Amino acid sequence: MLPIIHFSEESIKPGSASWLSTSKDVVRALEDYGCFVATYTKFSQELHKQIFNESKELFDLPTDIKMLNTSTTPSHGYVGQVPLIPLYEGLGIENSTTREGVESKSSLEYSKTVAELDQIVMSMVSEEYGVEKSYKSLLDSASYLLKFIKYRGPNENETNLGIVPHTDKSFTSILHQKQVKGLEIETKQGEWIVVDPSPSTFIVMAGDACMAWTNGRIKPSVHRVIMKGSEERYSLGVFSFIKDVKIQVPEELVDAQNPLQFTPFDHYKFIHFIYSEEGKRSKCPIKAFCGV
Ligand SMILES: O=C(O)CCC(=O)C(=O)O
Ligand SMILES: [Fe+2]
Repeated sequence: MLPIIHFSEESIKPGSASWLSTSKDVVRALEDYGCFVATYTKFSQELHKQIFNESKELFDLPTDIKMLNTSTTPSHGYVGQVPLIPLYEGLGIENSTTREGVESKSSLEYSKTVAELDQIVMSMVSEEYGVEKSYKSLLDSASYLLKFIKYRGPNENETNLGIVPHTDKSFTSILHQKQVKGLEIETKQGEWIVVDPSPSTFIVMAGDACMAWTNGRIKPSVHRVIMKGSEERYSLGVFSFIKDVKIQVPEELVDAQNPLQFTPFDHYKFIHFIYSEEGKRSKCPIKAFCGV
């Protein structure tokens, strides 16, 4: 089972005893699994219902309308009807924590709430590592992508692979599932853990960019989606990306035992690299892109 961490009223008070012990749990979980399951006191069941209602309304739109949702960044707009993963559809909303980025009230509220959880988690990590200053500069340049995701059930003789095993290209990712199982996370021992959906839990994950920033201390978890039944599955992702400033390993994380592993890099150039021929061929694109 994945570690479960509760972000209660008490544990989100910076400096409290509960904050400090939760911070240690967060770092341990991220170092061991690259992810963990979280509950967050500020997330309501009402918002859970609203955001998934909205998701259904969006996916019920005709495909040609959904395709109008484009982005200059690969995979940040509408993705669907991809031959390798025919069950998958994703609709991305960039800058989802700002009013310009989103039109709907629940998308904005959902993104802001989940982004808050993300910032609590990463503040804890940065305190534990003694790299608050570096994190602060990244946070000032963070941008969130809200992704609505839907998988239809497979037809007979069709693949049941919802999404291929991968690590996220983000700095951090926070996933949320609706009732239907499917998300699986690979442990360091190579076992796949099925993450049970719950209306009150999130999966907090480190992305490739977080591995580079922490000089390899936190590795992103490999995950996939397998569709077992015929019922359609809805999930959501809130992904953080760093815009305009380069991500750089803080000097506090480099010493004789931990030599520098990554050179400063532009996060969005990295995303474009992944979709290039060289990036597609690479086993570990972040190392190929900016590894020392
Ligand atoms: O649908 C899920 O639970 C996972 C989605 C995912 O891994 C992604 O969009 O990167
Ligand atoms: Fe993912």
